[in-house]
Amino acid sequence: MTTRGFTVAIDGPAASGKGTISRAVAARFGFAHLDTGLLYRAVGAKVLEGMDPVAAARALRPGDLDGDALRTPAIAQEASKVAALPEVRAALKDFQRSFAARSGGAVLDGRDIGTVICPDAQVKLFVIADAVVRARRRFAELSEKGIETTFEEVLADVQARDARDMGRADAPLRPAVDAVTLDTSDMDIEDAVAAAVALIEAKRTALN
Ligand SMILES: Nc1ncnc2c1ncn2[C@@H]1O[C@H](COP(=O)(O)OP(=O)(O)OP(=O)(O)O)[C@@H](O)[C@H]1O
Ligand SMILES: Nc1ccn([C@@H]2O[C@H](COP(=O)(O)O)[C@@H](O)[C@H]2O)c(=O)n1
Repeated sequence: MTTRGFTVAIDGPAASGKGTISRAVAARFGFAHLDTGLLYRAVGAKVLEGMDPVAAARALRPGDLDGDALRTPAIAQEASKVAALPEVRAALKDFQRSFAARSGGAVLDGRDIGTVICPDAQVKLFVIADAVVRARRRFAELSEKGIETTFEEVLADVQARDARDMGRADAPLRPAVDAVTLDTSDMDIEDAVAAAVALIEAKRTALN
């Protein structure tokens, strides 16, 4: 069974579980994984330090993608603001497409992977969950990390980002026409990952 050029695109709103599913799927199939949200978060972080967003996107290096440092609510909000700028999105496109084209298979998660970055991906998943459920999960995660916030703030952050991501003109958040939607509101992580794995297995079998 070949995985050369096999791409899995996983999109969805904030804190829907895209990253969790993507990491598990990548480990299960031996695919490389790119969390494309980190690119926008890294640009957002540079803007909060005073840099111009387009210059920051053009100057971005893999060493800037320090996941843990970038996972703060303030950086998430700034990321969704810079993500609405077409020049920022254009500057980040080639890197994502090169990553997707690597041999051995790749899984990319984000907002526009199935629609813009990898429209030919073999598997497209659109992961959703009720906003209150997502905020509860994210609040628990942030609390565990010692980041001080409230459930209400996290819910407002999730809703504001969703509205910005769905409402922008360039590459808005929406499912690709050929994406399979996975609602994880009533699923635990194990079930959500199992559903994604089953979908990928079925597609790989059909292609071989
Ligand atoms: N099915 C699930 N059941 C319970 N908790 C989950 C589930 N899926 C994900 N989580 C938890 O919810 C939180 C958000 O998940 P994750 O980081 O994977 O979302 P995301 O869509 O990648 O978020 P973001 O868009 O902000 O990068 C994490 O703490 C994760 O462990
Ligand atoms: N393909 C993508 C990925 C992310 N964004 C924007 O970045 C913000 C942060 O992303 P997370 O996945 O880390 O939450 C997100 O709110 C989007 O605005 C994007 O536009 N396209």
